[in-house]
Amino acid sequence: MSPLSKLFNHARRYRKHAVLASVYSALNKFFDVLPEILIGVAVDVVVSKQDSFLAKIGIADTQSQLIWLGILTVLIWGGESLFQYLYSVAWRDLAQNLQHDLRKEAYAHVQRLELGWFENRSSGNLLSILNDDINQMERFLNTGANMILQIVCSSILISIVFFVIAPGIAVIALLPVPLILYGTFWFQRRLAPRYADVREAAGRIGGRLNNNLFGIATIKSYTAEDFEAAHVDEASRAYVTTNAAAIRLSSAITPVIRMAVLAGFVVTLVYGGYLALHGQIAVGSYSVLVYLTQRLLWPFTGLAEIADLYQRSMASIDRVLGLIQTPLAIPYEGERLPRELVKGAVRLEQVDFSYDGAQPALTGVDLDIAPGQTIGFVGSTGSGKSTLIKLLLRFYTPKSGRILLDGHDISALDLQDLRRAVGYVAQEPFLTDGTIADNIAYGAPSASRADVEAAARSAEAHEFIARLPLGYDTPVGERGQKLSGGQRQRIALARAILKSPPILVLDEATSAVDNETEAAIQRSLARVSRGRTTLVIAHRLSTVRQADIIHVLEHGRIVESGKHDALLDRGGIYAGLWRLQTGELDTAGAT
Ligand SMILES: Nc1ncnc2c1ncn2[C@@H]1O[C@H](COP(=O)(O)OP(=O)(O)OP(=O)(O)O)[C@@H](O)[C@H]1O
Repeated sequence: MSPLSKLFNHARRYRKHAVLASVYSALNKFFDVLPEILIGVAVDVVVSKQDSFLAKIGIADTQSQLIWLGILTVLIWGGESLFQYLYSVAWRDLAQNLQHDLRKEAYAHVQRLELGWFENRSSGNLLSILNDDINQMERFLNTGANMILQIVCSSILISIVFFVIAPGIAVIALLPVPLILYGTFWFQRRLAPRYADVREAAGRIGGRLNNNLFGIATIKSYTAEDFEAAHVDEASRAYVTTNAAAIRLSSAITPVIRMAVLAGFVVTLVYGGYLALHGQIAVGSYSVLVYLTQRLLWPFTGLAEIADLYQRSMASIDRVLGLIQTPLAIPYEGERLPRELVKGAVRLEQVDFSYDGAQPALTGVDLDIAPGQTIGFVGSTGSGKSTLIKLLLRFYTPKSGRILLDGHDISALDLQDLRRAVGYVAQEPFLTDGTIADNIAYGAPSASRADVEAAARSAEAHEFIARLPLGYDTPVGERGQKLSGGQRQRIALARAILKSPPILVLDEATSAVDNETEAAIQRSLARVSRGRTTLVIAHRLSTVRQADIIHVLEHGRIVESGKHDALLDRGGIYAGLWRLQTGELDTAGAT
């Protein structure tokens, strides 16, 4: 299926709109062709006088013939202008609505794609699809669709007039048309892959720019400005090179078509002149024919521009529709489980998982967490703690084994119901570009200022917020970059507390705050976590000391489990870590 038919298929609801716009384009072309015929009629009036075409249809007086010519001219030009206005508005409206719909739809779909999909793509490239490519399509619909239609209409209309006046010349004048069309398609087919490359190159520039702007502080601190500028230069140069290949080809179309047009025009001029000289066609008809050949064939030179615009847009439409049609690996729909009914029992049965299919991230994990329990997860970096949480949120699907929430296999649950039941504070929390209050109430727009403040107090964030000149209305900047790491963490924690979920998940949620603040957060968390299942990942063991059970992970396996004291008594990995963190080892080593 060509990208254009895919687009029409996709935009079925705009069919009526497209038909109307096409009708306006056709009518505009109809009125546009008529003045040439009027020229013929005018010549006919002054040359043939009482024997003219107008005299034959009842306007005998030459004076009246001229007045009628004037009236007709005004009407025709009026009609042409009216339909030009109408088609222009209709096509642009269509382009606007369609690009809006496509952007909306593409973004909504992208949001639903699973995390693993994003990890294998550059977000800059995605941005370029959602923005640039959709704009390309708009450009084509704004002008290109009308141009194609008008060439078709004018060819048909002018051919009809031609055949009526001088069928012999018509055949000759039309001879170059198949050649022109074949030539255009030939070029166009070769343009398609070049424009696909151009769009890829544009995506790579987007990726590079996005990456660099995101890491601007690192670029500066490593004085890598020149290095990164060279990277952008390279990506931009690749875009220029791929574009140049397309431009060279598309620029060749017009000269080739012009030669074909020239052949048709010369034949009409010479052969038509010969017929007029020998009285086989009237002088008026001859002048109309010469004008019409020009009008018939000349627009074909515009095909180059159209083919170019068309191929550029089709490459873009392919990318946009490709995005929209990407299947979801993790479906959203499933068995409903309203949050109010969730008790918070979590069970993992022999869960295996690997990100790349080769290196295992979790192996044979079994967990049985009763509602309301507080569970700690510790272990060396890369041991699989965050992965466990990501599987619980169904960001990824286990390779084998099951995860159950209140006895329901989460793979069968409605994805949003599952995630509504979990308050998740990620290791590197994301703050959105709004105020502190907006961020705490993220996902809970109906929360009152009092709710926001109470959550902030529980997260030990109220004090620092109250000290800011704008308090809760302080803008946090893009990704919260105007706040410190510890402040961002506390806002993210307040956000999860405000959500008041049956399951609270804290992945290193207090790693960036000082010991004193952490101790205060611990005290309020003890209150907040009452009555809800709380899963806490921490490197600082004091964070999980009070947990009902602590699991120690190593290389994706749970290697120790138990309460703090029991684990210390056991004298295993946990006990070793504890000694290291509390300085007992140093003391022991010193003595
Ligand atoms: N998106 C990913 N794609 C591929 N591999 C990943 C991905 N995320 C994590 N890993 C790998 O999976 C393993 C477990 O990572 P995970 O983030 O679960 O560790 P962690 O115990 O939370 O570590 P940390 O304490 O450093 O946060 C690591 O080896 C890591 O490199």
